[in-house]
Amino acid sequence: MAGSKKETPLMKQYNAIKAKHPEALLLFRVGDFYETFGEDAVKASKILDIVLTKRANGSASHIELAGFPHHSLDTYLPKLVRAGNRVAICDQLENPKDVKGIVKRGVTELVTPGLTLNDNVLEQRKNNYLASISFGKEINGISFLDLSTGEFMLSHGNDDYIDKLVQSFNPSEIIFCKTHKSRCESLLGSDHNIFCLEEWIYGFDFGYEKLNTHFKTKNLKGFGIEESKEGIAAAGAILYYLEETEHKEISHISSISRLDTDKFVWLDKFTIRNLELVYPQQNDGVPLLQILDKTQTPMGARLMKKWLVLPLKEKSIIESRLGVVEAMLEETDLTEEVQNHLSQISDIERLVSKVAALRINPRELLHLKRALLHIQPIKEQLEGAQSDALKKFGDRLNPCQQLLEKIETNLKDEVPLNATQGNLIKDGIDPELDELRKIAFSGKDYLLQIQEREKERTGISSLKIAYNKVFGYYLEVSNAHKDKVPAEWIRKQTLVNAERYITEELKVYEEKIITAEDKLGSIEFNLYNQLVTFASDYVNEIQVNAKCIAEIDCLLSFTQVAQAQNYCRPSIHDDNVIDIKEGRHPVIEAQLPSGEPYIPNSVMLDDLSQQIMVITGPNMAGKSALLRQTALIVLMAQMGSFVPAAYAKIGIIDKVFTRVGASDNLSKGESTFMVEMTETASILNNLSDRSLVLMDEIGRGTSTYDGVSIAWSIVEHLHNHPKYKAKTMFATHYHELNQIAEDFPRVKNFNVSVKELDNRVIFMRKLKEGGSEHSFGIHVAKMAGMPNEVVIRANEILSHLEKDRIKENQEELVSSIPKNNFQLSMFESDPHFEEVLTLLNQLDINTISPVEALLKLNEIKSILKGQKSS
Ligand SMILES: Nc1ncnc2c1ncn2[C@@H]1O[C@H](COP(=O)(O)OP(=O)(O)OP(=O)(O)O)[C@@H](O)[C@H]1O
Repeated sequence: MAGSKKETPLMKQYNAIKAKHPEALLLFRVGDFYETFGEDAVKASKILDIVLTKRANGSASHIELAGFPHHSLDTYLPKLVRAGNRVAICDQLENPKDVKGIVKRGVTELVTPGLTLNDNVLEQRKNNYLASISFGKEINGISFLDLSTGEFMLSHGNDDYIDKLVQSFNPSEIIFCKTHKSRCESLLGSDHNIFCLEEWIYGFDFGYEKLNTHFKTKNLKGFGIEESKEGIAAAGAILYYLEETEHKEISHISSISRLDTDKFVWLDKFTIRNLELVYPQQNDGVPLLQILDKTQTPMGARLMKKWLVLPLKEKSIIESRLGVVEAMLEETDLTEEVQNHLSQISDIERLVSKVAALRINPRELLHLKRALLHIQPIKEQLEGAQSDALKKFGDRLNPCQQLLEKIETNLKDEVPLNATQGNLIKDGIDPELDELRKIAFSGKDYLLQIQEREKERTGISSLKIAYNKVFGYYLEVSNAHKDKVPAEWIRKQTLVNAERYITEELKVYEEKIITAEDKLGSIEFNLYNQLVTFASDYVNEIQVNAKCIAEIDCLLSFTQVAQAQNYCRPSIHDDNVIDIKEGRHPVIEAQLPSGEPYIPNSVMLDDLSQQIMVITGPNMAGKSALLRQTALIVLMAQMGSFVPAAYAKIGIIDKVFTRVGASDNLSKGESTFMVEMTETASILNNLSDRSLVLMDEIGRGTSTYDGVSIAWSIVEHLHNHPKYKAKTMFATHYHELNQIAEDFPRVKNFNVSVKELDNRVIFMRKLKEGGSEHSFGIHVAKMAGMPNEVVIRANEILSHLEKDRIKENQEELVSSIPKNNFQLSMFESDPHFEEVLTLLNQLDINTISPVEALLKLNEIKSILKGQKSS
């Protein structure tokens, strides 16, 4: 863009404003249009598919231009923001009628992907979070804000933790200090909308003061966040960012809470993805959310997503959710009534944020009223319930009676979208308004009377009174009647066929009407704003209602699913046991063609006799489904939902880890063997006593011997861990692993049974005790439609190999697997014992890489082989 030569005054003003927001796409209001210039215009024309033209810019050559009518802002703005742009909306700050020369303009809002109140940018059933990260040496701070609901949280933790939270909350935008750009990208990838701020904005003192100023507090103890120094720095930066983006009316952000990880089950990002809690892994997949989410309100839908990624660890809260579901299942009439009302409650959480921001339009205020009307009947229903748990919800609801009455008495039942359009406030509220309405209305009526009177007086039958902007009301006389015009009429305009006149009387009335209409508009606007200010006193009450309605909605959703799918109430325990009888997979079950049953299976895990289940079985047998259903049942129970089982005793779990062997998600192109091993290492380094570990085909990304060795040593490690007895399900088709159970008391073998019939495999899907003998891989190949000669040849080769193995190798193969220290006594007498021991002692388990470990394993193997030959 040329800027140095002489520019037009308008472009000069544009350039000055653009210079203040160089990162944003500037929508510059000119008359009835929003215009974009220069590079912004090129970008906007592409995204919005609007015409790109050129505009003369004084002597400073030409500049690209693309614009759209101002009333289409709601259509175009979301497209720009969704394309990842920050959009600065620059409005005219004065009425052009009142100014000579250039109108004052300024940016009234900077919309960014993470900061918007615009319904077209927001997704109703999803939160729209802005995340702020304050990177530290080891501990980082993180804060999330949903401006559209006022939800504000902070926390702190290491890189893994930040990564996991970002995955769980899926923010639309992430801000952080500019010095950490590469660190942020290497931790979180480059798919996010990011924005960098100056370093000083991430200072703790700055953040602490910002938060105290905003909440009008002296310290932050009341919020329970005082200890989270890094979190405070991150949250403070959010408040700064709000100011910078012209979001100044933010009283709905009335509190900040600590996202307390101790309260929730730890799910690493791989687990959230692999268990398909919220999003499916494949486009046509179905996540658990889709099964459990029958919520009616946007607040409920948003809360449901949070409940899914943040299952609880606190028994009392889980029990209270389960108690409500049980009560709802019993009091069916009541829940049906409540459900009917819920379906008519719109997004009061977001509407009330707009009240606080003083940006609610008349139609939205009506929606808020209509939604609030349903609070009272829900409250009455719940207060009349048998169950105390339901009664408590009733107590929490506040029907906001006074606010309802105020809106009801003031606001008309049909209102325009915009408060400046008038016709909003009912008659009888303001005497001046009533008086002016009479004048405006009867004034127009009077003009008609003048028209009729003058027609009669002058005999001009075609006489009519009309209005134009240039000279207001006038009398129009066609040329045929020109000679009948009275002398006192003043001629204003001559047309081809007619002449236009004004009179003294007309001017007096015109003045009266115009002043009345102008005044009317401003009185109505003021009265409307007073109404919004009145409503803003109810922000907290409505926020509490919104939270309560969201919870009721989620619990009702659980109730509906429990009833429809025949789920049972899990019994939650402090014992370290998971005992599921006849468990089912909630998602697969719901998708089976009707009439096809899901075969239920029982699973028991504890820390005394059955800590590790090694589950063998052929491909397609149902091993993965069993592993996943166990985790889903545990997590659903800890969300407070009933579960797909005949009985479930759930000893509270604090961490769930899942790893899927490399080839299971090769399609994603990310599962090299190395990744699989790194991820497995991270499980082994983060275990706890109440962890649930699911390993599916770990080790299959390498050669069979390597695979078996790794799988074997992982199972041993989990069994012999000095501190934790993590409950583990280990699915594999290396049936060689069944041998482990003989040496380790808490390892038990199971297999998902299949039947061989006429050289075919029939999947029974039933979990049985004991190992399995072979893999049935060739049968599956046959089922997959492999050419017959390939299947026959594969069978030939297999029987040849199996014969050989049985003859010489198999015994040796299994027995040659090195035993670990759990069995040291067995070979303490061995001449190679000292050598192996020294080698093991030199190893630093915490720093060794998987590949080095494999090499060492190989070395140990060779030493032991030497022992055999000696
Ligand atoms: N208990 C069950 N009842 C009915 N259908 C089932 C059951 N378990 C699994 N299935 C069906 O069988 C299919 C294969 O199951 P799954 O993926 O768990 O097998 P797998 O043993 O893990 O196989 P692979 O080793 O090839 O991954 C599932 O997609 C599901 O549709």
